Amino acid sequence: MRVLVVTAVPVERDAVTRAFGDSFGGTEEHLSLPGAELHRRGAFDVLAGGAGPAAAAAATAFALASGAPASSPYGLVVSAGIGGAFTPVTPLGSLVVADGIVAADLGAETAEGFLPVTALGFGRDRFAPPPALVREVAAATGAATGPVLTVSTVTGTAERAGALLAAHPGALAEAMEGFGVAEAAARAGVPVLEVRAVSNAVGPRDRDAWRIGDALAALTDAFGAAASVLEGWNSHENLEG
Ligand SMILES: O=C(O)c1cccc(C(=O)CC[C@H]2O[C@@H](n3cnc4c(=O)[nH]cnc43)[C@H](O)[C@@H]2O)c1
Repeated sequence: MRVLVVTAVPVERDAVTRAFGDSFGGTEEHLSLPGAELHRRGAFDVLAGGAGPAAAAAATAFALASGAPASSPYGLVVSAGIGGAFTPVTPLGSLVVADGIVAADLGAETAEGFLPVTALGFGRDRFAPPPALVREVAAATGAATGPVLTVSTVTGTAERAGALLAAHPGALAEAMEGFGVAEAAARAGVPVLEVRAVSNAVGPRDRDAWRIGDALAALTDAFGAAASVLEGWNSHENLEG
């Protein structure tokens, strides 16, 4: 089954494709799509769609519409990259697999707190990846599972981190693309997953404390460990998922 993996930036894309280097053999094909270059290794198509949910949704939609060969359509979309963690349970360099992909700041601010867009009577504010796939990928990679928030602004204060956790109790991590990727995948009828390698703690901004290299290495290891689960995933055989 063909898998589309969408990252934000090229170094994340390359961290993912590196996982498929030796075991997959052959060469990496590069295909030009509107707005992004798709890197193909075996059953995996990986692209850097840009930072933020809008760029991610646009890039994912173009790839879903025109990236796969007719004989081998996409059966799964994965939003992947580095992310910030809310809890010490997910330390720097560890992994999170989302059991919910949540649009954390899509809605309205009120005197009583945040109202999700669904409370305003339209849209949606979360997607649920197939539970069995979440379990299998977490087991293969040693990842923690929990909600991953999609934000348009990287959290930079303890106050904002607290407000996000109050609005989304149990959130493990935040990043900027998952919900956009999920929205495009849902419209194409393709299941979605989000995998994040922790590069920093969510809270007061301290860019020097980000461990991007460790997180990118963890991302490579994760895709190496999960490749067969992802490629072998069949949503029709996993009706629960
Ligand atoms: O400076 C670099 O070398 C570098 C290498 C890889 C990625 C970056 C980014 O800044 C990517 C931003 C990307 O990362 C996600 N991210 C990571 N931590 C957080 C966070 O605490 N809150 C929100 N997003 C985070 C996010 O998905 C961005 O697209 C730099």
